[in-house]
Amino acid sequence: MIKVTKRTALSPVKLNAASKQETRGTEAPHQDSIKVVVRVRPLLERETERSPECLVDIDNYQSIILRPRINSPLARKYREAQKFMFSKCLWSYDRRPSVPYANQNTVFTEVGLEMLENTLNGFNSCVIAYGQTGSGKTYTMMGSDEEDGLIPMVCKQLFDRLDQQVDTKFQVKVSFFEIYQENVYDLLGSGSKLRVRENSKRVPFIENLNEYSVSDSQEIVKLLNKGFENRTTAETHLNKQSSRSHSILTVTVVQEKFDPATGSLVRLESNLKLVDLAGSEKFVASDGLDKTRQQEGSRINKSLVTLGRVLTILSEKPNQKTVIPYRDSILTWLLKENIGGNSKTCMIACVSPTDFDETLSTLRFATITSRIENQVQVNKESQFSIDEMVKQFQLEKEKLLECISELKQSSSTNDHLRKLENYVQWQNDYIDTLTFTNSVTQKQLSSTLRTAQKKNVLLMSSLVSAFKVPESGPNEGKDDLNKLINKLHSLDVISPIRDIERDLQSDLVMTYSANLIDDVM
Ligand SMILES: Nc1ncnc2c1ncn2[C@@H]1O[C@H](COP(=O)(O)OP(=O)(O)OP(=O)(O)O)[C@@H](O)[C@H]1O
Repeated sequence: MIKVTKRTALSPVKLNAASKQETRGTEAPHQDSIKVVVRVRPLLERETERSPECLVDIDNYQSIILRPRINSPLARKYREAQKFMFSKCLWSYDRRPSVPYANQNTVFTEVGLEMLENTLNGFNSCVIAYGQTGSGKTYTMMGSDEEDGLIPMVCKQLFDRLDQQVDTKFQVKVSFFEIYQENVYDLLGSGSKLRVRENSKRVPFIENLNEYSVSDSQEIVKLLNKGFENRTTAETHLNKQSSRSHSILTVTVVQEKFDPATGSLVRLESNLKLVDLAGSEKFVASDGLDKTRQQEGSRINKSLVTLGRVLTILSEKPNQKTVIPYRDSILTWLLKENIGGNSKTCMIACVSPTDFDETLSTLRFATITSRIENQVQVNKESQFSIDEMVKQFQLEKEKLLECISELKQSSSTNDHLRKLENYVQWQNDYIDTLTFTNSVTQKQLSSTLRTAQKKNVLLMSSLVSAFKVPESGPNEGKDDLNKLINKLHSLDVISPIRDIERDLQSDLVMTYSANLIDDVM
């Protein structure tokens, strides 16, 4: 179900599906490792009272060192400190002079900006916050009353970036759901249970999930806050407000722009998933948890264990025949594409500075994840070139003319007929304008390129003769001169001129196309 809260800026030209020149993912897929960033949280108020020992340290922002508590039984098992390497280690434990403190802005700069860029370039992208309960996942993703987290920052920046792209039409859609005890609930809907299904290409989707079109950052933040309020949380022994569910916010971005290089309208569609997982946790009967908390805990653990199993298989470079148990949990099923498919994915592994067991387990989990390579490609469709559009309109016009003549013969001179005739008239004008636009741009491009080429040849020959090396005479300096001539030959004088031409052509066609598209709609 799609709910449109506001008419959006995007109004694509309607073409027959059959005539669409679809070239989805025209660029070949490439391998892209899942990026892993670790964040160490500060001590919490109740922890400071006990002044526990800090067990972690970071070294050159890429490695994190974990050592067991002095004199603990584990100190015998793990005699030496454990060292792990990741894309980035962010230190939010304390403000010490030797290590820069990572605040919410740092997380945005290190993770958010890149994911935003990927999304705008047409790649599916995903950020997953993983870690034990109370390690700072929700703080990192959503933020606090005082400071925005990654999700609101990304959502706000997204519209700033889209607004800057003056030659692009865009549409942004948002959905937000949680997985609680292996069931899916719409955080922006009535709260009823939803079913997960698979389409014909075996891509899972959630039936009847609300998807909202949003046209500015305030709308998206409003939805985000509404969904966040609906999320299932409870107090646990480790966190006053613990998320008892996995939440997934999906932002889908559709962009349409004219590509002067191919003379076609290009459509990019990508989605950005922002995932805040429920915390992994150990619990024992003596924790005194009630039945609901225990059941929640075991379901959370079950889905995280499945996630771990899937990630382990994927990290071992499976072949086509390997069965990957995505469907063993709703979480892995719905994240299938992001952990083993077409998605640029980043995991933020959140760790507590004082818990050896859980931090070790998170860092091992993160290490496995960092070995996974996804196959990513731009989700791009070259929709229609001007030539294609002209051809299509001509075909349609012929059919309509036939229709009109039949209607005339049947003497039904009604409104319908008049509308058809008006439409054919409009088509004639449209075809003329498209043909004109195409010929002007083609002509302009080729004539300027020809001039540029001529200039290039002249330039080359005058440079070569200026540096001409005498056939006879001393050899001194001959090699240097020859090198210089070769260098001049390899100089690309055409490219910068081509760039200027491309801009010129783009401006011209965009103006025409924009006006025409508005007229048609
Ligand atoms: N980098 C940080 N700076 C300041 N406070 C933090 C930071 N990270 C976490 N906290 C605080 O630690 C507490 C626990 O964090 P949070 O609720 O984000 O943990 P969580 O991993 O989402 O836990 P759960 O899995 O139980 O939901 C919160 O009070 C939060 O404000």
